[in-house]
Formats: sequence, structure tokens, C-alpha cells
Amino acid sequence: MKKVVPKSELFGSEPTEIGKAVPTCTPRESRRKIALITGITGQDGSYLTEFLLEKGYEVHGLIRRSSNFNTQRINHIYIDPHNANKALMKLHYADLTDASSLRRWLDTILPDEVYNLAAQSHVAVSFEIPDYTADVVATGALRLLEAVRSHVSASGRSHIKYYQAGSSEMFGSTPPPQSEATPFHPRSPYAASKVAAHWYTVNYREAYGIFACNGILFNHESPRRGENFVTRKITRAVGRIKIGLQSKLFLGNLQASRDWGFAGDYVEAMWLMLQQEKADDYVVATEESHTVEEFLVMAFGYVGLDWREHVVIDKRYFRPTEVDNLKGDASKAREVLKWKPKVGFEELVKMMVDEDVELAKREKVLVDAGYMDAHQQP
Ligand SMILES: C[C@H]1O[C@H](OP(=O)(O)OP(=O)(O)OC[C@H]2O[C@@H](n3cnc4c(=O)[nH]c(N)nc43)[C@H](O)[C@@H]2O)[C@@H](O)[C@@H](O)C1=O
Repeated sequence: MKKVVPKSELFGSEPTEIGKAVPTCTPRESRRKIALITGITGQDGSYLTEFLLEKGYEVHGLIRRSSNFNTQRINHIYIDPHNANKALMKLHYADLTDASSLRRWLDTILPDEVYNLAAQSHVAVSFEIPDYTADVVATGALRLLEAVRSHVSASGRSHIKYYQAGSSEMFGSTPPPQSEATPFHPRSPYAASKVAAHWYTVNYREAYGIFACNGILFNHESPRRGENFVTRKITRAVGRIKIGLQSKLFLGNLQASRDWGFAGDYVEAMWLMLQQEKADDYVVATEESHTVEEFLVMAFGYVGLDWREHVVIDKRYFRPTEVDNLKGDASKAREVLKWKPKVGFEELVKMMVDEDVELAKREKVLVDAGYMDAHQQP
């Protein structure tokens, strides 16, 4: 008798017999398209999941084990797996540092499309934990590509498509506008790792004929952005200052310029890349660039505040090497994918501020009732 390995009960994974993968997806005959997403708990993972569910996909997400739940961004679409007909998003424990888990879930889920969005994605933090960043971002992508290659070779499922989340950080110090033809000059361990992942993806496409695409996405933000990225750090502070929970905001270099778009728009471009006849690489950007200071002016000004009265420059937020100016040339995505951003800079800033003012109001209720400290944000 074969040994049964129980997996997490929490996310409804099925027990699997060693050596025999048991698909947890809908049987093939009646089947929807199946997507596998790494990084499903992140900003992009949550928007992509909503987008694919809307398109009728079954979505499987790989999540890292953590002592705290980290599923806040997808809780609103999570349906208990015991409700089998309705639960079209399924979560499984795996890790980009654990090659065997990647291969096992590919064999089990039998996806049509694989989106590699997982990363240690904070540029400044990558200077503090460079080995880990490279292990997840660069070697993690290689592990997943290799798992896809060996899965295809063993199963013959050669129609499988792979999306690699590339980054405008790869251009680093190369001046704008940056297109697919612009040379990379990475300026952080994170960016250098993304360059490696980019070339692994190109190599697996050329060497093994895998349908593998690189999306070179410029900064993309939303109310779901992590709070230690500069846009969300600013809009969180604006909300809290407006409501009276905070007075100061500590920031680093205000002169860096970024091409900021809306994450909800960018996930459509990821999907479009995988619907083309031929695998290729694409820049995804708004083609407009603004400094951090311009973001401050817009965000504080929108709620009638003067940013100069609140912002304090703190050297700790400067990076050993900075990326000064990013502005994408997305003409290829516009022409081939017929993609263009729907949300502009001003609308994006206002959307984020509106949400964060509401969030601050809810915090204020808890603070006033004594359930929460009105402590300063990091
Ligand atoms: C495309 C790319 O986009 C993101 O990387 P990022 O551009 O480094 O994003 P950020 O929001 O951390 O910094 C933007 C700029 O803002 C400056 N800045 C000033 N003061 C603070 C500050 O206090 N905190 C932060 N975080 N930045 C600050 C900082 O020096 C930099 O010049 C990631 O999603 C990454 O994964 C990715 O792929």
C-alpha cells in the first residue's frame, strides 16, 4: 500500500499518494482553463486572480508558509474548498526556494498558464538581504522554469505558457525612454536578480521551445500596494495626517522619477502576452514619468494639505545606488497586444488617497475606543 501524505487542511489541498499526482482541478473534459500563480498573495497576484476568475479560469496560487496569515489581499475572493463548485481559486503551500514543491504542484494542477509573480520585491531591502533576494528572484525563476521544462518533457503538455514578471529596475541607470531594446544596467541586488530571471526565461524559450514571456513592467501601484513602497507610504500618511493620527512623514530621495501606472491595468497585459501566437518580451508602462516630489504635491494637495509642513528627509531611506529616471516606451505592447493603460497618474493618486483616508477613519474609531495605538507609521 502506498503511503498517504496529508497536506494542509487549511487551504483544502487533497491528500496525495507518493509517486502519483492527484489533480485537484476540474476533470479535463469539462474543464476551464487553469492558471497557476506564484505570488498570489501580493498586489499583482490579487488583481490577476480577479481578472482570470472573471475570464472563467480556475486559479491556483502557491503561497509561502508564514506564522501570520498573509492572504489579506485575496480573502474577499476566497471560497471554502468544501464548496467545490464555487471555489475556483485554490491555494497550496509551496516556495520558489523548494524545487520539488514546484514540480509536484505542476504535475498535480496541470495548468495551462503559469505566472511567476513571487519575489522579494523591495529594492532597498535587497541591499540588506542580497543572498535571499537572489535565491528567490533569480534562482527561484530558474527553478520554476526547470520545473515547467521537466513537467512538459514528462507529460508532453507542450501547450503550457509561462509568464515572468520582469521589472523596469533592470534598466537602472540607462537613460529614458526605456524599451525592449534598451540595455540593462541594474543598480541593486533585486534588479540584478531580475536581469538573471529575464535571461533564464529567454534561454528556456530558445533552448527548449517553451512559450515563455517576459513582461518588463514599470512601477504599478494601487490601494493594495505594500505600505513600504513610496506611493503607498505617502498615501497612507496623507490619510492619517488628514484624520489627525500622524503629523510627520519620513522619506528619502524626492528627486527620483518613476513611470507609475495602476496595477489593475497591468495584469491584463500579462494575460495578453500569453494569448499571442508567439512568445515574446514586452515593456508595460504609461510613458509618463513623475518625481516623488510631484507625487507628494498631488497627494497632499488633493486633501488640502501642504506636504512641506509634514515631510522630513531621513538619510536611512536613501539607497547605496539609486535609479534616477524611469520612463517606459510601451509602443510594442500598444501595437502587438493592443494594450494601453486606463488609469492616469492623477486618477491613480486620488484613488489611493481616497482609500487611505477611509482606512484612516476606521483606524481613528479604534484609536478613540482605545483598541489601537495611534503610533507613527514606519
Ligand atoms: C518596478 C519596480 O518598482 C518598485 O521598485 P522602486 O521603484 O524601488 O519602488 P519604491 O516605491 O520602493 O521607490 C520608488 C522611489 O522612491 C524613492 N523613495 C524616496 N523615499 C522613499 C521611502 O521612504 N521609501 C521608499 N520605498 N522609496 C522612497 C526611492 O529611492 C525610489 O527612487 C518595486 O515594485 C520593484 O519590485 C519593482 O520591480
